[in-house]
Amino acid sequence: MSFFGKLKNRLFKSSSKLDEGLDAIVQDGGEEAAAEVDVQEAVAAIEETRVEAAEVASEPAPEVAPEPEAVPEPAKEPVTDPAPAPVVAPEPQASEAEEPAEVEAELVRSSDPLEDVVAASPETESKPGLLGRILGRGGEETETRRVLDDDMLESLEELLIQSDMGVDTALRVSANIAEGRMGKRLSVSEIKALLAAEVARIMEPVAKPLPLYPTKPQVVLVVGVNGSGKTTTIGKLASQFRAAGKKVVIAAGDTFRAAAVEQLQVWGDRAGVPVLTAPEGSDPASLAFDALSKAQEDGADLLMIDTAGRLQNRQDLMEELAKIVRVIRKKDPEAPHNTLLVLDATTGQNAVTQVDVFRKISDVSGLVMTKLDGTARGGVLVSLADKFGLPIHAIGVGEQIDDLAPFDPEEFAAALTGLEQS
Ligand SMILES: Nc1nc2c(ncn2[C@@H]2O[C@H](COP(=O)(O)OP(=O)(O)OP(=O)(O)O)[C@@H](O)[C@H]2O)c(=O)[nH]1
Repeated sequence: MSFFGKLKNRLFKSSSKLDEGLDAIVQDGGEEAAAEVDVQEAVAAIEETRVEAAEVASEPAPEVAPEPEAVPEPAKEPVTDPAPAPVVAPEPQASEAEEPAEVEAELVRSSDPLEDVVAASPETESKPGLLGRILGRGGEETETRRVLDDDMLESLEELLIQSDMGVDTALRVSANIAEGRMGKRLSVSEIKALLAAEVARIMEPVAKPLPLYPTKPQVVLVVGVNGSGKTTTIGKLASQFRAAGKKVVIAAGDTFRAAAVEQLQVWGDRAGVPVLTAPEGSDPASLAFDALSKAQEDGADLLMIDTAGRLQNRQDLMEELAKIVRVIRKKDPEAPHNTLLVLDATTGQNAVTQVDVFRKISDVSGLVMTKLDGTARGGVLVSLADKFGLPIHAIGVGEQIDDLAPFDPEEFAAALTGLEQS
């Protein structure tokens, strides 16, 4: 099964919620009618603005930090269970001195895990978009269609709010769908296509792989509330970076809970990556300092530091994170190079609050959204992208080591809205 198919299956709860809602809206007062809106044209127009946005986003950043390096070629085979679509890490990319500092680690996947894992080109706009391909099949002429009026628009807004898109985003998306289409008859599949195109447009600017720097070791601080999936995500990322030829070290910085350390050790073993630990209750900043020293001595490429997630004691957590940063900066003034916030999609709009809070207590540079499989709350990603514009580096779609996917806005939008691919 293609990766899109898997993602769609895993986002089934989100898409079926939208599906059922849209069905109910259109059936309510709808009747068999021919198409009145050229959805292909509308989606093509939205895609065009997306491509423009993507081009602007991919322009080199002006400020120059460390120089980029050539990133090793991804492993040709997944390290573990070959069945799931693998997300492998960095894309090989030669550098030139005057190129921007940052090399984006292209988290790529194979549509068929048995095929070679081919690094995706960042210029995704050069191939026809997924939505375009889906719509290119030609639609059914007569479907149940309902005239788009204020009542229907309101129902659509409500449905999107219920899907965790957040009020502001839901209103904006509905308004964009309605623009120029009031009084026209729309079918469920037409609304889905327009919705998917709008979602993809919002998500495009935030779909950015974890940036890789030539700095060795690159320090990645991982933050998030307890249970959000930090440990699992660190394990998955470690496995993928290792598969791409990177030397990785993990620091078990949640010294407050022995179980958290043990769990991280299990993930480290799975990924084949060393995990540095300290006794329960010891100072996480001191562990982080030792881990950075070790990573430097060993010539590691990446150091991932797990942290505690006790948000209920926000002041303590803030001080703990600030101390970790202060202490590791004694060894590397630029560290941490990334601060990843791990969020649990099943918490819906609560994830928005978490971003707000963690941005206040740490310098969040990007997001990983976990547990998108089996939740009906996938819409929260749209809300996060629209509200904060923080990069979404990857999405967690299961509990296995390979269940971390790069974030692809079109696939996500199509899966979220339940668009059918032939
Ligand atoms: N279905 C699903 N489960 C996930 C995913 N990511 C993590 N989990 C599960 O979520 C639970 C919590 O994950 P952890 O990685 O332990 O979360 P944590 O943030 O480290 O939590 P603490 O150790 O309590 O700080 C575990 O049961 C994981 O298996 C995902 O993408 N999908």
